[in-house]
Amino acid sequence: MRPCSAARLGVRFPRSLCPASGTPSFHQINLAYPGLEMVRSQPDIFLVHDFFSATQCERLIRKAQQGDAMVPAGVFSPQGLKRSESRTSSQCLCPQREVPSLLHKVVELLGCPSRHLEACQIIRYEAGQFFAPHGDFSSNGTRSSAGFVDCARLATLFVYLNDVERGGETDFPNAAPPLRVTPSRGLAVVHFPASLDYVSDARRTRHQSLPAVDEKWIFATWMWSGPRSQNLELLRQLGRGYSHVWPESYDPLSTDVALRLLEMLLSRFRLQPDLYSFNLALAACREQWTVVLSLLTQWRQGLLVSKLRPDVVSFNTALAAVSSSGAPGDWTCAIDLLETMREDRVPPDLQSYSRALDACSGARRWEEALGLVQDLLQQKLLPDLQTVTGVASVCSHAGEWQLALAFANEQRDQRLLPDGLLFGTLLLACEKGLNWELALELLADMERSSVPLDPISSALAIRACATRNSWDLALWVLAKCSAGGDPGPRALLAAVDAVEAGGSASPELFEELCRRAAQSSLFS
Ligand SMILES: O=C(O)CCC(=O)C(=O)O
Ligand SMILES: [Fe+2]
Repeated sequence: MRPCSAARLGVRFPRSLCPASGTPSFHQINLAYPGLEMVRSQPDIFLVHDFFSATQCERLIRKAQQGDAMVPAGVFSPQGLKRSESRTSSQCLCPQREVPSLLHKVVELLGCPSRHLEACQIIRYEAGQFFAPHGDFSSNGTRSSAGFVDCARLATLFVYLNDVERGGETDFPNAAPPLRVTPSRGLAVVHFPASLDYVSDARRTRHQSLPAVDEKWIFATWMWSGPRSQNLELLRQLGRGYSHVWPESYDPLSTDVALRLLEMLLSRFRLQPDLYSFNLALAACREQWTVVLSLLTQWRQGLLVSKLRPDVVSFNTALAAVSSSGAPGDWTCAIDLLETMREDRVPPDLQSYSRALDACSGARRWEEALGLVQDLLQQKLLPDLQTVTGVASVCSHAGEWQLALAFANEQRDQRLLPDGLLFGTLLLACEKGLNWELALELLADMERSSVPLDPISSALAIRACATRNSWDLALWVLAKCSAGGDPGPRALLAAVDAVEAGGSASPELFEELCRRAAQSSLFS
């Protein structure tokens, strides 16, 4: 770390003016944070390069790009959103519980409990958008719409999520000398809008985001002097429609509640406070993924028990709870949990990857899932049948159908016996790759391996063969699938599609197929 002001190197000042110099004291962040660099003093401004990794930054951007998450900056009123004139960017919330490993970094750097942090935001500036000069101070005595009562904002942290070549610098014109920070991916900036006695330092810390030329993304949060209120009714009143006060945007259990819950679970099941029992207690809450996550997060931070640390079973319980929740953001959370495991030196195992893959597949985040597959392959873990099927499915959906087939072949060389589900997934890969020849080979392979064609793999086989663009092959496969009786409505509908797309079949044949499909649907 570079040299810094006496106030920061020396004693921690009480919440009053420093008697010697008359300068107010500010919140003290963790000066031992790796890579911390003090670039200005009075007002103090810190940077941390690579605070978030490239993949974390990219993931946050992709998360924000999902659906219509981004909302223009503005003020809510009974008439709706009134756009802000001083800030023209858009933002979305990034709930704390969906990014436990990032939150951990923020808490470590700022040296504060997560309950002192305002809901994290992901902010985008498109060409021409800006944030006019302002201070981040939010005053004492007020009831902030962010859910803090009688508190002040003491620290601001933002992290640039992408490299920006032109425009979008953060400008601190009153710093001595003035400072202009060029956004670069993963770079964190920390400054202090108010002193510990709640006096605004808006003049010295005045800053702006210069108009963007290239697109700019940041992640931002603000640290307050006290914890966010836990009074739900009050939060809803204060929030006036802003979602950033909703409990869903935060870690849902306070430490007190988490401790009480844990004690209750341990006594209910007559368990000792050891690792095994803690894991059983977590598993007992698995239907409530936010509870599991909250317990795990607090356990990791040493708030629930000092000596025991979560192990791979604990993390896998959380991953299973998250991936079976189907909640929005579950995939972000699952990938984040894997990162947390690595940070805590708890290497993810096959089950960890499998659950995270489930979460990404469920959310149709194929690119992220493919990234996990690549990690998994590097770990040289010997996958089981379920994981191989999951991987093949991800590869097919992510457009890497050759990889799906090659990977499954490799695993067969390791004596893995495929079942109908894996064959079905590989047939899907053939369909995606428009490779009907390979689909026929797989069908022959299924026969040799005595794996019966179930209704789903029958439909997939027909669809894969229909990519030849002539219906005769699809009908030949249909006949094969019908050998054991009704092939099921999906297979018949796939054949109807193939015949319709192929064009030249007789109307009688087409009608006959439609009739069979309707009948099969009726009885299935
Ligand atoms: O986007 C930036 O560079 C600064 C953002 C900022 O000042 C804020 O969010 O309060
Ligand atoms: Fe600001």
